[in-house]
Amino acid sequence: MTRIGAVSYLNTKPLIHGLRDRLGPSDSLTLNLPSRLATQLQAGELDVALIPSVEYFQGDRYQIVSDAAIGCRGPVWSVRLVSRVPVKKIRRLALDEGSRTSAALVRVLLWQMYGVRPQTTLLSMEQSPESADADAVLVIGDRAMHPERGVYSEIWDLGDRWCRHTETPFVFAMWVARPGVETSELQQLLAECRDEGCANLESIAAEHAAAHGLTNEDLHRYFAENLHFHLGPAERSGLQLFQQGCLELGLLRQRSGGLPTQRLSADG
Ligand SMILES: C=C(O[C@@H]1C=C(C(=O)O)C=C[C@H]1O)C(=O)O
Repeated sequence: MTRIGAVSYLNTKPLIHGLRDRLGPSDSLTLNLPSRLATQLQAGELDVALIPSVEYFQGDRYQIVSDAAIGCRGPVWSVRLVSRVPVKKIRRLALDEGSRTSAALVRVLLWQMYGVRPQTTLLSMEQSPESADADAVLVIGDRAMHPERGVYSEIWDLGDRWCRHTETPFVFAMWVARPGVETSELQQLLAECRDEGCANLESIAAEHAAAHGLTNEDLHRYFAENLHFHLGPAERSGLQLFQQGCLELGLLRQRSGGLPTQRLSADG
């Protein structure tokens, strides 16, 4: 029996294409916000989950299960910082409740680019970005894919900013198992679902676009041009830089084992 958790946003549809049908009768697949998946994996309520990459850095003996991942090599579209003031002047920052990785990424970028270290608050799923009591708001996922309703001084696409700042790709989420979970079959299964998903992006886009107020073409472009679903050597370099940035800012919980960077380069 394997309990699998995947992100409930559109970005995950190509990764879980046909997955439910290929699981055994006692396996399960549930969908949730990335932040909640991380909590569930840590609590042992899931065995394998598509968790925010920053959570992998801090997990105790977590293993990366697959080279299928959610990343980008330029603008990602669905991860945005909307700021009412020039970004250098942000003092209060509201962070999307669904996020862990982008919540750290925005702080790393603000620090490294401008020496800015704002106070943070949470933006709940029920709250709209324009109603937040903050200078700037981080929004991710499906709700970040529509034109903003507020009036903003600057809007950042965080994928674009990271890739230009570091000249490395960015990885938002990875398939990770908790210790002791047998993952050899899953490794192949998750890669096969990703490959089939990537071979069927047009039909996946057509299936989901209208319900999310998007055109088929726009959603197809998001899958094909904004998102990158492979974790390769360049992505691992990006992850290491991101991890360093998080460590420098003290954003990671203490781990008991060796440096996570060693694990990153040793895995797969
Ligand atoms: C590109 C995205 O990647 C996501 C961002 C995550 C995060 O910020 O923690 C986690 C999983 C991904 O769903 C997005 O949600 O728009």
